[in-house]
Amino acid sequence: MITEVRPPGRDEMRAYYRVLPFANGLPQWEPTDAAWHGGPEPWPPRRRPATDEQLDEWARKDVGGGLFHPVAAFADGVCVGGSAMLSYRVTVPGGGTVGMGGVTSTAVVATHRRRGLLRRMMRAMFDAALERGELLAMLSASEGGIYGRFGFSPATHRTRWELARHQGGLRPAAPDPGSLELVDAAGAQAAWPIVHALVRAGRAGRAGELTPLPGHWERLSDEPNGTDGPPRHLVHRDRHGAVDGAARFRLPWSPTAAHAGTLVVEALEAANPAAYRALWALLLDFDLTRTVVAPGRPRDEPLRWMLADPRAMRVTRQSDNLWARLLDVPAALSRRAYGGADELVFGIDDDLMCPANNRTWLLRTDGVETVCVATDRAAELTLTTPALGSLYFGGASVHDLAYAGRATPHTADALARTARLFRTDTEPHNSFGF
Ligand SMILES: CC(=O)SCCNC(=O)CCNC(=O)[C@H](O)C(C)(C)COP(=O)(O)OP(=O)(O)OC[C@H]1O[C@@H](n2cnc3c(N)ncnc32)[C@H](O)[C@@H]1OP(=O)(O)O
Repeated sequence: MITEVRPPGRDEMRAYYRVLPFANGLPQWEPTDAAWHGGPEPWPPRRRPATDEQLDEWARKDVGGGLFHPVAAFADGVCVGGSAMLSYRVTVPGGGTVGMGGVTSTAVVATHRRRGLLRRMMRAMFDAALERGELLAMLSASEGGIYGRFGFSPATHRTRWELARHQGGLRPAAPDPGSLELVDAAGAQAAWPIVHALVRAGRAGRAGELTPLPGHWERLSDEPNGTDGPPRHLVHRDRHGAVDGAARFRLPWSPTAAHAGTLVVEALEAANPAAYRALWALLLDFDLTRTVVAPGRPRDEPLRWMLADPRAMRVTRQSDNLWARLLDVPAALSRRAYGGADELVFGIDDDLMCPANNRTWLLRTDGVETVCVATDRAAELTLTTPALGSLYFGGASVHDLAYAGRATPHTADALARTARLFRTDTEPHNSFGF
């Protein structure tokens, strides 16, 4: 059997999409994902295999913008595997952005699995991303056991919480000087890009947030989704009328009395505490509801500290969200900000996919300006490639990683200094994925 890994040609796109679970009606997400969902509908929704017309439409939309980079695996000329990278920019600690290749839509047909085709596609995508100047790769993992071997490790997380309406009272605060408005999809499409840009820039920039691809916000609609009902769009403006917050929520219809009166908050972002509080105040006390469910929230939700009863917010699930791996270690590390001035010498020796990273590196920073260069000095600690992916966005403890054998200190203060440099006060978070 002759196997080949390369980008599919335009005339091969139908065959390429056909191998992907979302196109052929197979299960496509972690089986327990229904646990995130607030409504009574089974989740993920059932899908039929896509028609040829749909596949052609996807190809027309995906290919051509220059941001979608598919790769396919062929066996004796037949497409048996596919994956793709999307060119994003992702916010890093300090508020800068770096080019990132987002791995998505990955599958190898059942008859050709465990022969190294994914590994070859991954290597081809890493090489192409480096050529495009993308310094890291990220993905959301269908199963937790697959991607560590390629250097990926959890970098952002998501939390699902629930709150009973009668317990959702907020601590007293000054009246909101701004205003709230329920808008239609067109209003939401105008507001969200503003809010998202403000959030990415605010509080020194929320690490982990992605730059939306063209057409991203146009997908906001007023269309109902089965018994989940239509999305409702809420916009907050400051005292001068400038948009500074937005939320999207649903009021799913329920066939059972137990689930009736649930309000599901699909998205909520605000550029300042007043807008954040005003949006939540309305959603936590919505007439004719009993429970608020928020499925994709940051681990460090400030709302907890605004509640009169902080225990009222019941976390029902936490999970990794985006996984990261650095493709170009020195370039990626010199783009983020750090928690102080220091010099740290660390080694990497396990990167089989990007071997240029296997060096001893000197990271020298004044907290904002940073250089990272190869050095002959002795390493103060050794990091595994996945550990560096988790540390990069500031949301992981290097002490925990050392405890788990993923970071090895060689000097007494190496872990404490690494923690001071890398850890951020605000948790990295991405409000949408890919
Ligand atoms: C980012 C995303 O797109 S997430 C979506 C991922 N896709 C899916 O889950 C769809 C269903 N699964 C599949 O299509 C395939 O099993 C894939 C794509 C996950 C793996 O493709 P394969 O060609 O079998 O992988 P490949 O043979 O290159 O395996 C490389 C290594 O990963 C391991 N591996 C592959 N899949 C899995 C898995 N599901 N669980 C644990 N280990 C795995 C292999 O054992 C191998 O390990 P080794 O290098 O230590 O020998």
